[in-house]
Amino acid sequence: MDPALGDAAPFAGDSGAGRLVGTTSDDVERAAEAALRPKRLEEFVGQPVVREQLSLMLRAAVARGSAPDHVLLSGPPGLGKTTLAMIIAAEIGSNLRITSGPAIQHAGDLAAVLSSLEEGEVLFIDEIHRLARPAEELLYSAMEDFRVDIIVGKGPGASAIPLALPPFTVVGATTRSGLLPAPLRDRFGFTGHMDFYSAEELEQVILRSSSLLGTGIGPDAAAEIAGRSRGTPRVANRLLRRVRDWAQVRGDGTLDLHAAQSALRVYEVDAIGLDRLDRSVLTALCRRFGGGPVGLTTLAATVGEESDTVETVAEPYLVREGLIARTPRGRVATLAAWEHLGIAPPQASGVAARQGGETVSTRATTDTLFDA
Ligand SMILES: Nc1ncnc2c1ncn2[C@@H]1O[C@H](COP(=O)(O)OP(=O)(O)OP(=O)(O)O)[C@@H](O)[C@H]1O
Repeated sequence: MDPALGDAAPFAGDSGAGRLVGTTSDDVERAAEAALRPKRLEEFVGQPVVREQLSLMLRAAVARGSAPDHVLLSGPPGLGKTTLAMIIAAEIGSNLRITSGPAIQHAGDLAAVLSSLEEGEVLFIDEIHRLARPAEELLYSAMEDFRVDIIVGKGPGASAIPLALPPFTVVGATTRSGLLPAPLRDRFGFTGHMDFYSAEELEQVILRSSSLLGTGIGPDAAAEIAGRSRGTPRVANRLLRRVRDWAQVRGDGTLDLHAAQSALRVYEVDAIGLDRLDRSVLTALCRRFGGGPVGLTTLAATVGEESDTVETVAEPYLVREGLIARTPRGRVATLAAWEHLGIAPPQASGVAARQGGETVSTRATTDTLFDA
């Protein structure tokens, strides 16, 4: 467990953890990340809109001496939601309690957490969209009225004992805000949408992290790593650590452009941040299915992965980079995908592709797999 997370409940749903450019992290990674987390809002790089909005809200709450409104942070993994939750607690000088949706199986689990909160504490609920329904309903009254009804007994003889809670602030994090029921979403006074970081912002993250790690880094090496970091600080920090390893073992310890390029070649992270899984999905889509459309299940089986892994780990970045498109009939490779792989698209090879028959007949087969 990450000591910086205190009594954090275990995090679930880390598909893709351990993958160099994966955006989720495991326990070992979390320990490494803890040292690099910005502690205050002014150290937090990027997300200028969310930062300014939060700063205003927190300063006003501190000035009034009251708990800030509940905060919902939404956005893909690794963009700094947990970090911001920690910063919120630090900015208001309060304690942070951490749990997650999957860790709360029953309403009673949540009631136990809520009833142990002290006045003004911040309760961080990661993956809040995965809370069990009864727990979610209990959270409604806790967030709105600072009260929970503890149900005693079962059946007709059951009774509800109201329990008053001290004012506190929920910070919810979700990678799937669309899955959050409206009554829950409405109880947050502030919602911050986290966006992918620009290359310049990631360079700043890398420069800051390398100085915390005690290793200097050349600006061109920082730019090289930033360009391959999928708009995600977690990936940037992870690639930085691998470049540092390379420099230590195979180089002279200097984190320069040569070290960055060599390390990322060893770890098979290409010029736009794709790794082996991303490339095998793209290659299967183009070579085996003539660019699609092909259903997710078929595509995943072809690359020997679970559909869920392809959908949540590889696909978001491939879609974002405009390499594949999701259509109602399945996944389709864009022109950029063919260009990235360095192979000619069927239109360009035209007659040959059609005369070969393979592309056409493959399309006919996959057209029937509408599992997009
Ligand atoms: N704005 C930022 N500036 C500097 N470092 C950052 C920033 N955002 C995130 N990081 C770094 O990236 C790592 C991942 O951040 P964090 O754990 O907060 O992401 P997350 O959005 O909560 O991810 P998940 O949804 O998987 O829990 C941390 O080590 C943190 O130091």
